[in-house]
Order: sequence, then C-alpha cells, then structure tokens
Amino acid sequence: MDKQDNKDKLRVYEYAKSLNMSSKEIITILKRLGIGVNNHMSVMENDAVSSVEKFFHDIKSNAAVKRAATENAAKQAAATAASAAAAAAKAQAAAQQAANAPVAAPIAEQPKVSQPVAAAPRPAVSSATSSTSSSSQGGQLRSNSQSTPARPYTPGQGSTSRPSQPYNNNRPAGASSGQGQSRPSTGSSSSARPSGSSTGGYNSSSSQRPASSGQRPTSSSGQGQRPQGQSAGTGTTGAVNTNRNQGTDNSRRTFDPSTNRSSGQSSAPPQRFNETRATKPTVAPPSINEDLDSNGVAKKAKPPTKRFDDNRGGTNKGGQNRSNSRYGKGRNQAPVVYKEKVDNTPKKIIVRGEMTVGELSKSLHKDVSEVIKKLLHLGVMANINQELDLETIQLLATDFGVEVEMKIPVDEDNFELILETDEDGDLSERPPVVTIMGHVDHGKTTLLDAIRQTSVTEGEAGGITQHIGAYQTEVHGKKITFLDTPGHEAFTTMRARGAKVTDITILVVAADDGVMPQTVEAINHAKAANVPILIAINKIDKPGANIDRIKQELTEYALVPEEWGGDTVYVEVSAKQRLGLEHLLEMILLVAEVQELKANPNKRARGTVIEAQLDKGKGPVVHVLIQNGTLRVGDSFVAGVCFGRVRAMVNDKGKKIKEAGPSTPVEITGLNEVPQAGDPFLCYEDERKARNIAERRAITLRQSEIGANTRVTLDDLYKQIKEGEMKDLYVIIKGDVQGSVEALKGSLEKIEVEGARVKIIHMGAGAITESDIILASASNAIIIGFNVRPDAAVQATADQEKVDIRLHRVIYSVIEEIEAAMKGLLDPIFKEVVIGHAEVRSTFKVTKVGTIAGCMVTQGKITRSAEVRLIRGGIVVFEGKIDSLKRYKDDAKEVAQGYECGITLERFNDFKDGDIIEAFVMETVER
Ligand SMILES: Nc1nc2c(ncn2[C@@H]2O[C@H](COP(=O)(O)OP(=O)(O)OP(=O)(O)O)[C@@H](O)[C@H]2O)c(=O)[nH]1
Repeated sequence: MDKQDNKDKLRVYEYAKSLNMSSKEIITILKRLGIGVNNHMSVMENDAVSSVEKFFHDIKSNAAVKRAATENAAKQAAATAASAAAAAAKAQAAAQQAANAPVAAPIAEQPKVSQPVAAAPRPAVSSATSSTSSSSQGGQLRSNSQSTPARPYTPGQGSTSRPSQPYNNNRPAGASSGQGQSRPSTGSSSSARPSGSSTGGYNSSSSQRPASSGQRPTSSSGQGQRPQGQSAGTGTTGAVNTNRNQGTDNSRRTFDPSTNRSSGQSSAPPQRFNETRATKPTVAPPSINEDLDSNGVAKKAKPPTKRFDDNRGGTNKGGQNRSNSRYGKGRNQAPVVYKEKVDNTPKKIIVRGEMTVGELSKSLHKDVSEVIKKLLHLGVMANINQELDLETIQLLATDFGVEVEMKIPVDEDNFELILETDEDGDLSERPPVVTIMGHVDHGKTTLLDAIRQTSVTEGEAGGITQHIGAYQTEVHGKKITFLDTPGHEAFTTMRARGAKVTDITILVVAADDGVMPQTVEAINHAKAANVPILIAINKIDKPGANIDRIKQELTEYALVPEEWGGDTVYVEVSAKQRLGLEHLLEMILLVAEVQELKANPNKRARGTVIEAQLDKGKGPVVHVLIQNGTLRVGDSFVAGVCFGRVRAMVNDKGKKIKEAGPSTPVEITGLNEVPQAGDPFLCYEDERKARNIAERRAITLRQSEIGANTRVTLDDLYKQIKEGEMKDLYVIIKGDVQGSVEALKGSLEKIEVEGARVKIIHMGAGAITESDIILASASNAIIIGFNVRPDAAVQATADQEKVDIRLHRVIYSVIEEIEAAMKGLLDPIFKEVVIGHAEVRSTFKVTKVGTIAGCMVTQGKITRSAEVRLIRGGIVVFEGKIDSLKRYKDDAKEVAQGYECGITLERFNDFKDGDIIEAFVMETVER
C-alpha cells in the first residue's frame, strides 16, 4: 500500500523531468515560492505543483506585457532583416508582411531574450536531439506527433501558439532573410509565412502535414511531401535534421534535398536552431504565446502550435509521457516552463587570492567560454583550470562591469613575519632591553649580579626570588630590562632563530686585560645585529687597570669614545666594588633615549621566549619577554610550535601579576609543550585558533627541516647571487696565525664578481669554535678555516646549523675557490669526508721505522687507505698519508671506534700525546 503511495507521489525530479527542467531549477522556484523542499527526491504536493504552474503563468503574463511594449522596435528590426534577406520579390513581400504582422514583433526580440521554453525547455541542441530521438526513439513519440492534434491540450496554453512564434520570434535577422530565400523554393508555403509568418504558413503546412507543420513552417512544400517523423526532425534542427533527413528519408523523399537543405539551413531549421540555442540559457516561449494572444493572431496559429508543442512534449523523453499521464492535465501543460534570462552578474566579487578560470567564471556568474573569450581578447590562451593572477582577475572583472574587492588573507602561521604597524598616538615609551657580552672572566656575571643587587636593595625586600632569564631594574623612575644570560648564547642563538630582542649591548672589557678574541667576537655579533654598543670598562679598581689602552684598542673596531670625537659611550665601572653602576644605568637610558624605543601596550601581546623548561610541578614553563602589547592571565597564545593559555604569570621578582606590558620579562605556565629559546610568541583571540596555528607551524617546521638547506654555501652561491638573493658573501675567517688571517682578509675583500662582494664579519686566530658556527648561522655566513679545523663537536654543530666550512692550507686556493664560487664556476669534483678520529695516547720510537703513535679510535674508523691530518689544539700540524696501521703486531685494513691501534705516518714522526689523527677520504660530489 505504501509502495503504491510512493509510486503515486510526484517527486521533484520527476516533475522537473516532465518540464524538461532540472530539479535544481524546480527547487529554486519552490523555495522562492516559500515551499520547503529538501532535495530532488522530495515529494511535491498538489498545491506545490499548482503554485509552480501559477508561477510560470505569472512570468508569462509579465513577459507578454513587456513584449508588447517592444513591439514597434521589433517590427522595424524584422523589416530590416527581411529586406536584407529577400533577394526575391516574393520573399520581400513576405518579409514585409511579416513585419507588419503583429506576430513579427518577437522576431526582433528573440535574439535578445525570450525563447520558447515550453516548446523547448531544454537547450536547443538537446531539443534537436530530442526531436531526433523522437523520430528514432520510435513509435511512441512519432505517434505522439501524429496524434498531436488529438492531444489534450488546454486551450489558451502558451504551448499552442508556441511553435509558430518561436520560429518567427527566434529568427534573427539573418535567419529571417534565410526564410525569405528559402521561401521561394518552397513556393506555397512562402505565402503562408508572410501572413503572420507563423500562422498562415503553419496552418497551410499543417493542413498538409498535421504532425510536422508546426515544426517546419518554412519548407511547407517539402514538408508536405515529407513523412511525419522526418518533418518533425527537420523542423527542429537545421543542419542536424538535414542530415537525418538525408539518412532517413532518402529512400522515400520526394522533395529536393537541396530544398530540404535550404529549408534546413536558412529557414525553419536555423530558426529552430537559434531558438533552441537561445533556449539554453533562457526560455520564454510562453511569452511568445502571450504575444500572440495579445495580438489576436496567435489564436489562429494555435492549432499547429499545439501540435508542435505536443511534439515537443513528446520529445521530452519517454518518461515524460508517462508522467504526463500520471500527473494529469495540469501537469501535461506544465512543459510550458519559462526561464527568463536574468542578468545575474554580481555587482561585486570578493577575491581572496589567485583563482582558476573556472572559479572566476562561477563567481562572475558567467559561462567559462565567455571568460575564456575575454582572455583571448587580452591575448591570453587559457583553459578552465588556468590560474589567473590578481591583476588578470581584476581586469576581467572590470571588463564584465564587476567590482573587485581584494581580501587576501594574511599568512597567520608565520606571525613573526607580520609587521604590525601602530599609529604614533598609540605608542608609548618602553624600557630598553640590554644584553651583556664580553671576554671570559672580564666580569659579565659579576656586573649583572651587581646591577640586580642594586635594584633589589633599592626596591624589594626579600632578595632575589626568581631567575627567569631576565630582570628589570629601575633608575630615576625608568625601567631597564636586562637579559640575564651572560655570554653569547642568548644573543646569538636567539638571533640565529630570527629573534631580535636586544636594544643595547654592553660590552664588558676588563681594564687590566684589554681587548681579547671574545671581545672582538662580541663586537662582530652586535654589529651584525645592528645593535648599539655601550662599553663598560670593568675592574677599574685593579692596580693594572689601563683605561686609555682599552679605549685605544677599541677604536680599531670603530668604537671611538665620545671624548675623542666618536659616538660610543664608555663607562668605567667596578662590578666587584659596585663603582660606577649608577652612571652605567644612566648611560643606558641615554642610549635608549636616542633610540626612541616605543611600543603599543594596547594590543595583543607579542614577544620572544627567553627560556623554557619542564617543571615537575607546573608542567611546561616559559620565560617570555613581552615586546609589544600587553599579556594578561587567560590569554591564548602560540610560542614557536607550542600553544597555551596563560594560567599564571609571575614577574622577575617572583610576584604573581595579572598583566605585563612591553619590555617586561615574565614567567608563564599553561603551555602544552616546552618551546625553545628564541621562539616567537603571539597571543590569539581563542585557544582553538592558537592550537591550529601551532600545529600548522609544527608541520611547516618539520617540512623545512627535511627540506632544502637555505643557508648559503659556496656550492649554490652563484645561484643565489644570480637570483638576486645575495649581494654580499658573509665570511668568517679563522686561521692559525693572525698574519695569514689578515692576508686572507685583504685578498678576499678585493674580489668582486657579479656585483657581489665578500664581507668579512668576523676573523681571528685560533680554532673554529661553536661560537663561530652560531655567528655564521645567525648571519648566513660561511667559515673559512685556514690551517685550522673544527673539532668533532663543532663540526656537529656546523652540520646541524648547516653552516658551510671551507678548510684550506694555501691562501691562493681560498681566493680561487671563493672567486670561482662567485662566478658560478666552482666545480669541485671531490668532497672530503671525514671517516674517523683517533687520539694519540702514547708514542714509541722504533729504529728504522720512526715514531709509532699508540692511538685510540675515538670516533668512526681509521682505514689504511685514508688520508690523514694531525691536529694539535685545533691547528693542523701535518697532512699526509698513513704509512702503517696495526692492531698489535698485525697490519690492519681498518680499525673501528673503541679499539686501540698503532699508526705511523709518511714523513712525520713528531707525535705528541693528545694529538688527534683525523682520517678522511675524498668522495666525488655531484653538482
Ligand atoms: N677586582 C675586580 N674583580 C672583578 C670585577 N668584576 C669581576 N671580577 C672578578 O673577575 C672574575 C670573573 O668574573 P665573572 O663575573 O665570573 O666573569 P665572566 O665574564 O662572567 O666570566 P665567564 O662567565 O666565565 O665568561 C671573578 O673572580 C670576579 O670576582 C671587578 O670589577 N673588580
């Protein structure tokens, strides 16, 4: 029973099918009418059907009114078209008549908008096919067409008159001229045409051929001879039908194929074709009917039209017939569906990035072909999947008269790269952030402690309770933030991670010691980071203190004291005796004042992670220096690839606080994981967003770690110069003696290729250290080791940081290599691969053999065939070949890590305990 019910129910798709429309269209109409449907399977109640039909009817009525208004213009157009086409006098007359006839009005109109929907709710081509199928599909349809007259058409239904009108209407000027031409050949029909171009002609032809007449108004004579099925086909589609006719009718045709063709091409078929084609985007045949009604002419044309419609109806796929019968009279009339051609081009589109042609067409509500055509006009060959840049999108949209609003989303994941600008009025002064650097034992820690103690004694009772990697002190009501990490780590590692936290560097130089290698290194670090340097000459209490000597030495590094005409501030202090500290703090404020350090406290907090650790009780704890905005308890944030919500916040004095402004160091809890020092920190409106961003950052980080090395290496230097990514090649030179380092510097600085120059950012005598690697990493520099080598730990750091170290023993080869790299000529065939290290533990002198080094292989392996170099204190003492490699008394091919062995070298006997023998092989490198 239920099944039966279901069967009888009319579903949207069925109804749409019966109208030759898509379910989507019906759903849209239903929705517009306020009738809720879910999808194409939804059942349509009777009142829904009648509402839709009323909707169509209303559309028709409106269209008719419009059409009547344009009648005059249409007449004119029709006349022109007819006259142009009519070579023969008859045709001309016919055309004129047609023009005079009220029905002709739609002719002019047709190309513009309305199309016979009911007649052909489906696209022209499909209607053509459907008619084809009607003839071929068989009996059912054909019989339909034959029996058309008898069909239960509702009088007054647009469909009746449709056939005639569509022809006339749809016929563009050219087509109408075609009619004229074809007419003469068809003879009697031509006369029928003019008189209402639809009515008479149709009638006459219909009288001859009931079924086909409606469809083939033009070639009436031909039609007359033609079998029904064929005529139906010909009527519907010009060329296609012609073919079909040829195929089907040849045997029985009595008409001249040429006539047929001509009729197909120029008269009725073209119209049809046009009509149908036009029908695709829009359909409005009912309006035509309406026209006819209003003109009073259509009524005459009704009978043939009916038939025509009927045929059409029949054409509407087999199922429709069934559905028609099932859904009754009203629905049989339903095929009269009209779609008005509505220009739904949007006024404005929002563009959020590049789009494909297909995407743009969709947002412009245009056919892809239209957009492609426009692109062709712009000289761009494109397909539907072609990506269009923003400029082209803008151009195309403007061409279609559509405004474009660009809303390019900001890459929120890389928030450290987003520059937030503030209005001057929103900015307020912020405390400077100071770092202390200097040579070992020059008193950095003592100075930091002394300053901190000063502030503690001045302010807080209870002493230092917290160590959070930074602290604030106050001088004359103004705060100064010190990064509490003596040494280079904070400075360099953070800079290597892209974080700039320091505003001022205090360079501590012991008055009794002078400028030392690490002093120079610190200077280079600060200069590379473009941070102003303030010199604190420490230990002035010491008897050997020579302040002038220090100043003198430092002028060599362009740090000229103010009193000597320079701009570097020098302060004499004794960290131990707490002398000059106040003056130092005042000078810091002075330097800060010149820098005009400002931030906007009224925005979301942004900062840098100074330290982070996993606390047994609190979980991940992070020390953050807030650099802009204000951080509040409860704020959600991202720190590196971690995220969280501020659960608790403590300041440098260990006091719980609710909010922290710019330049304030705080400890916060509430993270999911432990971030790294130097990680950027930014607040977000909610935790979910923070989590998403952190997760995406983690993925990107992993990918970049796996991905290409972005550091500069000599191997890809030329490429980078070419691509404009590099102007200067930053180099760190480390050599065994100061003399050769100086010589190398001079030679390298003279090289200039492709507009790129060598810029020495640091140099010194001594082994390559971890600090060199970090500086190289932070500055994207390469390291040249001249007669010096990195030890295993340093090499490991270099590998991790992807710093290119080039080791040489001859100055000329350094110059040659750098020059070749800059010219893109570098073509190393071999690359040295270190395979192991052995440490000399004892030596034995054996006559005739020389000195045997009793070694322990500390890393990798030593092979007999490997080349070796002897390193003493980071300096290469000898480079050559192994003479013999023995395990006890036996020769060995190789000795692995953790085993002892005896090694003799060719032409070298001067082993000393603690020497390192480094074994390496040369491997070919593919470029
Ligand atoms: N006489 C005197 N001694 C000082 C002064 N400042 C520091 N010292 C001493 O110098 C030594 C080294 O001081 P630190 O503060 O550890 O030096 P540092 O630069 O931090 O050393 P590293 O952490 O190893 O780089 C200590 O014994 C201090 O007591 C000073 O102003 N006068």
